[in-house]
Amino acid sequence: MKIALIGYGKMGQAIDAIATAKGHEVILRIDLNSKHLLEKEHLGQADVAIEFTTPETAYHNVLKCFDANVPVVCGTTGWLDKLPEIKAICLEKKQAFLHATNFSIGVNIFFEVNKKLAELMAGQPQYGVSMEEIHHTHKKDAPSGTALTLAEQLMASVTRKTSWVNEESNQPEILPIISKRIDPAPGTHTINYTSPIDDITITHTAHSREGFAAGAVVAAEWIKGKTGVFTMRDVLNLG
Ligand SMILES: NC(=O)C1=CN([C@@H]2O[C@H](COP(=O)(O)OP(=O)(O)OC[C@H]3O[C@@H](n4cnc5c(N)ncnc54)[C@H](OP(=O)(O)O)[C@@H]3O)[C@@H](O)[C@H]2O)C=CC1
Ligand SMILES: O=C(O)C1=N[C@H](C(=O)O)C[C@H](O)C1
Repeated sequence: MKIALIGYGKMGQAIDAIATAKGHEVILRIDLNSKHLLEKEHLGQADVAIEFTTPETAYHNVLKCFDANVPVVCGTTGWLDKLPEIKAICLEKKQAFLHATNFSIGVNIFFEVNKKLAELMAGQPQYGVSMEEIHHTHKKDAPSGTALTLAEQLMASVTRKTSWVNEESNQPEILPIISKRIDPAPGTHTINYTSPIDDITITHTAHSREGFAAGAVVAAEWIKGKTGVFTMRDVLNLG
């Protein structure tokens, strides 16, 4: 499979290593200095594009992929507000788009555990809830995209929490999400339920970027030749 890597930072390079080892051909490696290569003439030669850049640039990069008729797997976080619009454009233009706040298989299983635990906690108001995410100091967005997915899932069931804040809070209707930036943490997410009697804590800890990169390559293999808007639940057949 011919892959265009849009964004050649920490994730782009980790994906390159895994894709190449699996026998794929990386035909484009695009960073800020080479963004002219996003033109149809170059991009159009790829079977799939994998986009990991910045919250400010992801939207336009994905549009460039649509213009070049190239399916795009996107992991960039911090631009959630524009996702509904890009999904609508994808469907209208009959293109293919898969966004995930986290591509690791472990986190996608953790998402399912989070949903189940939240369902069980829905009728247990004695438990307070909070979340913590820890990442390296180069991370641009806070809370992390993964933390926001976890918060959305949690609040869908634990309806006593109606919104989140990115700081400590004791207000009963608020879900506090604490963001810590400590090198070299690749990504740790914890959800705490605490009551006067006991605590339940679930944590996912990434030991490296390998899981994110491997999941993105699996998603790229899966989306090749398809049209539509997809998630990692489709790729992993989680129902
Ligand atoms: N969904 C997931 O599983 C994961 C998501 N992420 C997310 O992925 C994104 C990237 O993370 P990471 O690789 O660590 O970040 P880096 O800062 O290491 O890399 C970002 C890359 O994007 C390039 N870039 C910036 N602007 C453009 C542009 N206009 N066109 C093309 N390339 C551009 C940068 O180029 P230059 O070097 O020239 O500045 C750099 O190569 C973040 O949003 C992060 O949160 C990260 C890990 C996992
Ligand atoms: O920027 C990162 O590094 C990561 N970003 C993603 C996020 O915002 O959740 C996924 C992972 O946690 C690493």
